[in-house]
Amino acid sequence: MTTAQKNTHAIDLSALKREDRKSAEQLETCIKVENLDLFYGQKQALHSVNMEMPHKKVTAYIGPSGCGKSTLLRCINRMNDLVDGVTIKGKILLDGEDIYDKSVNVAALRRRVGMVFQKPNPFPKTIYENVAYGLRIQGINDRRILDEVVEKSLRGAALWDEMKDRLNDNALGMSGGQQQRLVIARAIAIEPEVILLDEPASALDPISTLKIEELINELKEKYTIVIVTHNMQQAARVSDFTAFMYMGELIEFGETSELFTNPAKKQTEDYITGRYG
Ligand SMILES: Nc1ncnc2c1ncn2[C@@H]1O[C@H](COP(=O)(O)OP(=O)(O)OP(=O)(O)O)[C@@H](O)[C@H]1O
Repeated sequence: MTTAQKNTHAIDLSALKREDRKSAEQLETCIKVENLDLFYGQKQALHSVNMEMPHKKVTAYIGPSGCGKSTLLRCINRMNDLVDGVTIKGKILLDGEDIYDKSVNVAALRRRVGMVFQKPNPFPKTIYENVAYGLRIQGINDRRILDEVVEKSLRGAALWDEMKDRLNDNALGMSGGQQQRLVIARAIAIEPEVILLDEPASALDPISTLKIEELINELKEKYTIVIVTHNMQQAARVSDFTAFMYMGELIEFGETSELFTNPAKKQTEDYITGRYG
């Protein structure tokens, strides 16, 4: 029996997926983080992070509050550029291309790398217009195209059957769980390559959380997914790879089943067995 199994805080090991046992090195890399440092003013929040996240897999970031999970996630679509006083050193390669290169068009990057936040943030518009939004701002107004994309995206976000007769209702009238799936539909409508999820289920009830987790499992057929979660059970259930971070450093990265059952580092073991965090 491993230490993780002995401890009462241990995660449910039966939730770990074992069907796909390729290591990250054996898979094609989608996002490569190289020697990434990030400073908020004088304060260093990320310390020389190196990580390779494979294509069409789910990578989870876990670690105690303030360890830099969201900061690292936000680097992948350059959301931190919007924060005053941020300095970033190092590289993030998306399909081999440095997203911090001067030539990169940040709006185009954010079309390739969509993001969903902790609190669902639909626009105060109809359900239809929320999903169509990304196309409209690209100047696509052909009703036939929009209808097609709205249906496909709502289906992709497991929301079509529930919402097909309510497309003209205001999105703010949906439940929190439905709103979060709507925001995911809005993200996939513009066909990104990567979807970043920052604690997407932490504001939701258990049933809505389960739906989001099932959805993540379906979405990885098409997209590379990176998820920040406080919930280790959730990381174990939804992710293929897990990164454990502590105080701005990447302590350990590996297959989720391996990291949770046989962590290489003492700090990882202490965290997953509930000794701190
Ligand atoms: N906009 C900001 N300005 C200054 N410092 C920040 C900013 N955002 C985050 N930080 C600091 O950077 C560190 C990492 O924060 P971050 O939010 O990335 O951690 P986290 O692991 O996602 O935490 P949590 O799990 O609580 O969301 C923390 O010390 C935090 O206070």
